[in-house]
Amino acid sequence: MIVGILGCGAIASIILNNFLSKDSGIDIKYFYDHDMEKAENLATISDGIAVLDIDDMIDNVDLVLEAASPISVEKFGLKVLKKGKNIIIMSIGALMDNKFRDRMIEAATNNDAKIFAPSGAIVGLDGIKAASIGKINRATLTTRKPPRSLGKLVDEEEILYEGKASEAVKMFPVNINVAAALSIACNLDVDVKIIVDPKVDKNVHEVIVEGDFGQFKTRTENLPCEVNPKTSMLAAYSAIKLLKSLNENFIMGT
Ligand SMILES: NC(=O)C1=CN([C@@H]2O[C@H](COP(=O)(O)OP(=O)(O)OC[C@H]3O[C@@H](n4cnc5c(N)ncnc54)[C@H](O)[C@@H]3O)[C@@H](O)[C@H]2O)C=CC1
Ligand SMILES: O=C([O-])CC(=O)C(=O)O
Repeated sequence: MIVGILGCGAIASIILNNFLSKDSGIDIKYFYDHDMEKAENLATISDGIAVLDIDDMIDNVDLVLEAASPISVEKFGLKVLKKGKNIIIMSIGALMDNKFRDRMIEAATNNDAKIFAPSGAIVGLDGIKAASIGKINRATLTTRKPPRSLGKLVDEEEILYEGKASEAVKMFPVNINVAAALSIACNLDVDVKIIVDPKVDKNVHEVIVEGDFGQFKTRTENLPCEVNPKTSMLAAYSAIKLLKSLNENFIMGT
């Protein structure tokens, strides 16, 4: 499988490192970033190809892995799918807009392509997928991040946001994609609280879901990526695992 990466930052670097010199059947070959130097850096490490024009990447790959921004999904997502190529989307916040999500799904359906949205930095999506067979009544997300992850300077914990996921992804587009993942999986606009807390050094996500199945609560204490503390290591790992699973014959979990 030939893969192209859209967005050559923290997540892309971790993914690439995991696939270097391993015979996985997955060839991460093309790199695109609006900062060409970043694309060139990753291309150099992996003996790949940095492209100036994203079409030169899309035309030559089986799958595009987006790790850039919600805006990049809006800009290039339909183009990828209309060319019949699969896409893995990290910036899931872009898919909170129901109309855009429907257009993406329609493009995928009409062009025999697939959209993959990894579980990212939260745990519990496996359970939510199973739970969604029944009715899900309520879901909440409380995200607690250190000041450097949220670009804030505070001495005491502070609630930065309390409200629905649909607004949260607009106000914090590169910090709360997990709220979109949760909402889409639950088919609810979930209640979100974002707290900046100088007492924590991890990105902590607590999820509570209630429905016909009963109730569960998950808590993830994520180590932030060194180069981009907004982003948790687990998010990059989830994309790596998803990519690998596309070539596997045994699928574990929902
Ligand atoms: N689903 C999840 O659980 C998570 C999702 N994310 C999201 O994944 C994305 C990537 O995260 P990181 O690698 O940490 O970000 P990063 O900031 O380290 O890297 C993003 C790269 O994409 C490039 N880029 C941004 N917009 C672009 C555009 N419109 N066209 C071309 N290149 C563009 C930037 O120049 C940068 O090199 C972000 O949107 C982030 O919010 C991050 C963590 C968890
Ligand atoms: O990586 C994380 O902890 C969560 C995050 O940034 C996001 O959901 O956008």
